[in-house]
Amino acid sequence: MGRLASAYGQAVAAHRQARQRWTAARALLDRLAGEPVPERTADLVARLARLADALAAPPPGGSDRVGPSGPPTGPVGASPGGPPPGYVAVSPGAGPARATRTVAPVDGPAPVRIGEASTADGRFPLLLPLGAGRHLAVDRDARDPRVAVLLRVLVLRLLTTAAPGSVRVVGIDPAAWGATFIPLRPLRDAGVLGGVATTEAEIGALLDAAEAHARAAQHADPARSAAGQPGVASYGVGQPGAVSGVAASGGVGQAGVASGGGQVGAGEAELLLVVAASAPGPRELARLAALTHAGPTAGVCVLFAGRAVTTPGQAPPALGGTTEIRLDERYARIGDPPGQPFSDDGTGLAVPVLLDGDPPAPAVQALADRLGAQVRRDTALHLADLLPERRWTESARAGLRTVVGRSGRTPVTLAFDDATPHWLVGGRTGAGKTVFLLDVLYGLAARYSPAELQLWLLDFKEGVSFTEFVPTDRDPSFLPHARAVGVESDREYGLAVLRELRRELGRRAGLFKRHGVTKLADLPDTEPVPRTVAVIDEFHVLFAGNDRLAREAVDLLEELARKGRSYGVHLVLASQSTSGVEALYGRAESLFGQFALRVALPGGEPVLGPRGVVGGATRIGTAVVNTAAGAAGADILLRFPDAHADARQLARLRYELWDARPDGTAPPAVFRGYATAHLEDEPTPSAATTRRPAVLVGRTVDVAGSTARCDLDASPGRHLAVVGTSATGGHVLRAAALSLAGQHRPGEAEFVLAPLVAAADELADDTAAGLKAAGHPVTQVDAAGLRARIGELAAGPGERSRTYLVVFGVDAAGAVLAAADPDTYRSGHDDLRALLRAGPGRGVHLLGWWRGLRRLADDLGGSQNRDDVACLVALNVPADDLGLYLGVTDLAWTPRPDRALLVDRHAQRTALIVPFVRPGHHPEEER
Ligand SMILES: Nc1ncnc2c1ncn2[C@@H]1O[C@H](COP(=O)(O)OP(=O)(O)OP(=O)(O)O)[C@@H](O)[C@H]1O
Repeated sequence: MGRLASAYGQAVAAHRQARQRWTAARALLDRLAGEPVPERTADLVARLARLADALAAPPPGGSDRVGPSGPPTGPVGASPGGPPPGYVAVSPGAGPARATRTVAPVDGPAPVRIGEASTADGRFPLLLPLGAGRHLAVDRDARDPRVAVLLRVLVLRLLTTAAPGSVRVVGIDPAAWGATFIPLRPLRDAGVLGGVATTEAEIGALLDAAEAHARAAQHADPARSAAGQPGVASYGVGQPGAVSGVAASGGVGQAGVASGGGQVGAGEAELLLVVAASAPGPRELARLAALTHAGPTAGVCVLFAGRAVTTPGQAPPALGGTTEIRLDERYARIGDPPGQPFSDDGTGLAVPVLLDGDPPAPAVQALADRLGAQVRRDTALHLADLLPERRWTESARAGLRTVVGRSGRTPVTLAFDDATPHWLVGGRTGAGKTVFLLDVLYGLAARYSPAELQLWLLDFKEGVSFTEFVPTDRDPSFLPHARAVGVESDREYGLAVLRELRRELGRRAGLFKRHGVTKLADLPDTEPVPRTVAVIDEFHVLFAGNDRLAREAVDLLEELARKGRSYGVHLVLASQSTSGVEALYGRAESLFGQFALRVALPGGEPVLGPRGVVGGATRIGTAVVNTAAGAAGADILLRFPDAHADARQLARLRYELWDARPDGTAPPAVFRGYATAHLEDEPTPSAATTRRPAVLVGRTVDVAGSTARCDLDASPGRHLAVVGTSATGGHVLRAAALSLAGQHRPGEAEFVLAPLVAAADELADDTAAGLKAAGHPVTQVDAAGLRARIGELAAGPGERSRTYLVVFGVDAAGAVLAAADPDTYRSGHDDLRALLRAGPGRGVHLLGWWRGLRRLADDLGGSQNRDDVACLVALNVPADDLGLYLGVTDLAWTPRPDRALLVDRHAQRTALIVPFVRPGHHPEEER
């Protein structure tokens, strides 16, 4: 009896409650619709449906609707009391470019449709509040397909409702490796959907970014934070300049906004939609939960699926401002939205809800197209945005600063100063590295005069990175700040640049000592010293080979990085990857530790360090910038303009800077790795200025591009041996002989030419013609003739004060030279060896091309006599053979077309050279 009474009592209470709800629902509908509410439930449901449909109608002009979306109201259901005033709207855009697609005047959560509430008398759409401190949690995770669909629906509807560019989405999905988000791929391509974190490290990085975003948003809007009212916070809209990762004044190191997800925009109040498709680990879960408590001004909205499968044995963390959804076999059971409950007693919506189906792919694509286009329009950047109003007005005393792009709408200024003396830039090929570097270089060059700034530009790859800064036949302009430019550089050239920079450090150290200062900024005005920025693109090439050269390069870079800060020498190292470099003799840390500023272009996340980076910069023209050596939480998402897109303006600027160059500014020293070298282009010494003749054999691969020469003084052994099968050998010999022509007065020197191999006939003729034209007697001999002249010259001086034996293919004379004279028993080799020692003292020098090192050694009587031919130009001779011949271990030499190693044994000098060839000859085409 008692049980019956209790059940009756409960039924009465439930009935009363139902009446109350009914009354409340009618009152709400009364207020919203302004007309009397029907008595019949079916009519009421129909009214609710109409109302919700109207509220969820697409914004004016919106044809890309993906389904009913958020109208300006709170949750629609049987909510007592109705929505409070102001509890309306996705906020309107701030600027004209962000014309709102929504209608309400007051900021607040967006009511977003999730499905249809199902009653015995029909259905009506169910809308729930999201954003402005309102979140949503589902008990199951997205491995349940209904949950995955729900998350996608919510993402799409929020994006559809919000102003373009005002919502960014990042995902967490450790349980399904991001599968939930695959159908949203077009949104990712449009730059709206950021990375999806699946590993613990990635999730940690994403949460770092989200927390930094929340902090920055709160910081940006203290008034609103203080108000702390749901319904008053903006999430949708750009508030230009609200937050800056790096202050426009150049306060590098004050990174305020993170974007580990690479998608957390800074610079404007933007809603970050964190969609957790499955539960992360307990620590990350606690951080996710904390975000739901951050309040409406934090600009974060969490959609959290998998709430019930979180921490076994532990109560899941409490969520703030969250509407909870439970799924049963068929329906979703909706809890009370915080602040606007459906029920009085916390039981939530009284009726079950059928969730909506997946948005169709064309709708996703259409939305992505619209948002992508709008975002691009809104955020278009031009080179002009990076340039100062007036040129060359800034002082480099305390550092260099330039605007490199924007974060959100705020200009981002990066610096070379004490805090960020060196920069590390990473990005896969085609990611925009060159363009970013050009932006930086033009930005700097427009701000600082050549007296304040010097540039050293080094590029190892095939391409055109810095070619626009050097004069050419067609365009004589150059960047007056550029001191040295290397295009398609050799590693040896890179090393030469680093050595030169170290010399510069030494010079500056001396200057500092003289003035008793320790910093560039403390030098007196009378000693102006420009800051030097050395940009090395594809710097990892320096370390390829793991050889002596690589080790020296590491030493030099480390020293430059360590000391450069005080001496005003700044490095920018750019690369497709630093992974090879990381293992660098265990020195990576000490080297890269000095590079406080990191720029990760698409694919360049490794420069941010080992921590996980979610998504990073995904679009060309964007980069994650970190001013704290990659530390988590200090990322800024940067957009930078395509300098090349403004080609005309770029050219104008370059000409403007070139025109303004101070008198006497020399063009930069240029090394073009692809260019052949010609004697005809070099200044050759004249007879008037020559004390002792020297053969010129090529251009040294050094910063100055100096002429490679070998002095032919009177010491025994001052001869030249060109060695290698490469046809370039004949060309080097030709150049060597012709270079002597101008160093002697006409008729003063005799040239004996011995073309002993067919490959050299034409070159020998050409040489003879050139020498004759200079007025010198030339005789051409064959092997027998050569043998005879060697015999004569070994016995006594020639008729002239100088005699040059120029032998094309000495090895072809091997048999003749080996034969002994039947009377004297002397072989040609005996005479040759005597001549090599005594000849120089009598003005006789041999210039010979041997096609093999063994033949040379044989002719000398063994490699122990190698000093008898002191100058060697090694062409395609393997390093091991050459090292053996020279008695040198660890010889840094890689034979390749159009390069040679010049060794002067007397001077103990080894240098990489670009050998001289006759114009029109291309060594790389030799087969
Ligand atoms: N900010 C940008 N906006 C639009 N397009 C860009 C931007 N930056 C670069 N691009 C485009 O991307 C392409 C590649 O750029 P860039 O040459 O700078 O790449 P890279 O990283 O230097 O490539 P690689 O290493 O292969 O030379 C170019 O066509 C360029 O126009």
